Amino acid sequence: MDVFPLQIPGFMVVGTDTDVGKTFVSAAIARQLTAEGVRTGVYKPACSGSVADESTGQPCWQDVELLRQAIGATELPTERICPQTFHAPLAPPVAAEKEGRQIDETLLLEGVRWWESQVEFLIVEGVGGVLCPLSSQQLIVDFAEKLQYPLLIVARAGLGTINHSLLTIEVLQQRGLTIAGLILNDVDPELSDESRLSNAEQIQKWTSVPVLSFVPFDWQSNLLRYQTQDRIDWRQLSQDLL
Ligand SMILES: Nc1ncnc2c1ncn2[C@@H]1O[C@H](COP(=O)(O)OP(=O)(O)OP(=O)(O)O)[C@@H](O)[C@H]1O
Ligand SMILES: C[C@H](N)[C@H](N)CCCCCC(=O)O
Ligand SMILES: [Mg+2]
Repeated sequence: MDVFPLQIPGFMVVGTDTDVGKTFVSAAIARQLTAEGVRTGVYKPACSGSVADESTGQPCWQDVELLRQAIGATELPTERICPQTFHAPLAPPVAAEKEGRQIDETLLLEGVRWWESQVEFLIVEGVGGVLCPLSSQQLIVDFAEKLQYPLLIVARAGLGTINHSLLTIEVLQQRGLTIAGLILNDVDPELSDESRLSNAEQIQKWTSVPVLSFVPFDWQSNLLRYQTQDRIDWRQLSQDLL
């Protein structure tokens, strides 16, 4: 596998599934770094599933809009954040095919390299879970392997997450990738789902990958470190993993 290391530090935010909160978490981290004065970039190699813009009615991609807002780059063209966008809410190569297109493999990497000369720190969001196809040639985990960024895994808090989290960790470890930690996100709080109270402890029993944070439902602030509730120093964390 060819690697494609960048000259700037960053994280790749991957998920145990689609809709687990990768964008929510990526945006929170990018917002915090930007507020701390760190010139921060955001990138998503491909994005599928457009929605109509509320004011113009034109198609737009919510992930791109939220990532753009997080770094306050209102004028930045969509292509800089995500060079390949597709309308259907399907895995990117499937969505591309519906439009008679194909994922451009070169652009996936060229798009991320552009940020190198622009910012000090980069947050890259994955697509779906780690074994989601990114193109007809590669899965998200293959792209992660090329990028060589430490990984933040976002997992949905709730029943089933122990299995999804451990499966994801196992796949990433088999590839020899560096995992910075797991973030449990209370994306859809079912008050009756008492498993959320023990998810972190259980995951911690079976893996040495740290649960970095538990993000409460509708949390609008910086992510806090699990248990201590301390501020997370994202730059320091990425340095510690070098
Ligand atoms: N902690 C949270 N509290 C409330 N809502 C949340 C939280 N995290 C995520 N959400 C909401 O859940 C939905 C899915 O989150 P998000 O879009 O971040 O998932 P994703 O993993 O990025 O999905 P995709 O695979 O499409 O990129 C969104 O509507 C988002 O606003
Ligand atoms: C449309 C959706 N929100 C994502 N952008 C794409 C998720 C693809 C998941 C494919 C799969 O693993 O089955
Ligand atoms: Mg997303």
